[in-house]
Amino acid sequence: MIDVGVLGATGAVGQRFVQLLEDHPWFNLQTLTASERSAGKPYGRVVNWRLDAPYPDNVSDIVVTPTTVESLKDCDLVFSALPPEVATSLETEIADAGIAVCSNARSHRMDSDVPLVIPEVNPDHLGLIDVQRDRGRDGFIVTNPNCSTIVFVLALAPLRAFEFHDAHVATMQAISGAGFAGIPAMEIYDNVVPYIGSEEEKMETETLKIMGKFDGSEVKPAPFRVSASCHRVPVIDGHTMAVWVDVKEPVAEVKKAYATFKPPFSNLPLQPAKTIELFDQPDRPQPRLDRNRGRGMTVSVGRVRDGLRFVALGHNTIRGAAGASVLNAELIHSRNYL
Ligand SMILES: NC(=O)C1=CN([C@@H]2O[C@H](COP(=O)(O)OP(=O)(O)OC[C@H]3O[C@@H](n4cnc5c(N)ncnc54)[C@H](OP(=O)(O)O)[C@@H]3O)[C@@H](O)[C@H]2O)C=CC1
Ligand SMILES: N[C@@H](CC(=O)OP(=O)(O)O)C(=O)O
Repeated sequence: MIDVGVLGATGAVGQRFVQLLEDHPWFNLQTLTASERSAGKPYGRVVNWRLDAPYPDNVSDIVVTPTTVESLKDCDLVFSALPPEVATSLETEIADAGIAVCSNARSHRMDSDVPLVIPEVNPDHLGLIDVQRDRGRDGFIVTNPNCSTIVFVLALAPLRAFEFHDAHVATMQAISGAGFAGIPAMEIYDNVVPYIGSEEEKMETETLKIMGKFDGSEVKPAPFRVSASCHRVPVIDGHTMAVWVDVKEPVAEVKKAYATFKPPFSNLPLQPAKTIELFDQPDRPQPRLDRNRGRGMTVSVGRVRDGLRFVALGHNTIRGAAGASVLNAELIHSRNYL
């Protein structure tokens, strides 16, 4: 078993990590960190559990530690759900101290030697771990993309079989994406907010890094253009998005590409039976009905029409955050990087 910790374990994404790591066959959850506000107290006393999944009792007595390198000395790997302001320096320190970091935070995603990985799309980018090691780092940082970007890129991945130059996306993002304290009820109830700070820029840049080519030393961004418009909607979990891509192939060919899409691995504990669920019904996918498919790890695609136009949906705190990081760690372990 690999000894692991969760950084920022009391937050929206941290709680998802705790949920997904309960009874994990490869990872033994033994350290939980948070801010000084929570440190020194048992997790069961400081966490305000808000997930629609049962609270895992086996973590109640773990005493929350402050987020320092010293408190992680028994961990081989940590999952980071820290706010970006603290993740930037802490994740660097932790990786330099010889610990593997799988991070959700945006801080290091675009660093040239840090892999930004979706296992089904660009597993070869893990080669950047060797680039970090070659420059003398004992541990490493691997990141997963922004929650909307993950859903978008998984929906684009089967289209790599065709030629395209332009992708446009309009998101409808759940409020859990803003964290527990993120958006007041008075702002989002009976409303749509057509702005999520720096989300559009992240979708437009991260997509090209993930779908870019790794040449053994660096990633060359993919050559197509992405244009994003991001909106907050009154949904608890599940980011939905309308997508337009200039693929010219007939819809039947595109649907075949979705229906036959398979990941380049078959043995990771959190991988869903289906990476992509393709719908033919005219009114699917919908967040309430489809976000928990494949334990929250399946991306749903529907309304595939000429143009090419379609709708994609994924669970933002599972496939878009904690689940993405755990799947990355499983890939990393299966490729003997730990
Ligand atoms: N929510 C989502 O869908 C997604 C979030 N992310 C990213 O994941 C990260 C976490 O987001 P989220 O869970 O929503 O945030 P929350 O605000 O819900 O949780 C933040 C966590 O970090 C801890 N923390 C806060 N300040 C410090 C500090 N100075 N030192 C150590 N720990 C600290 C908090 O501990 P305490 O309880 O003690 O304050 C808490 O555990 C962010 O980087 C976010 O951008 C990424 C993708 C999607
Ligand atoms: N901004 C995302 C959540 C998030 O924290 O994204 P990032 O990890 O890229 O900062 C949302 O609002 O739904």
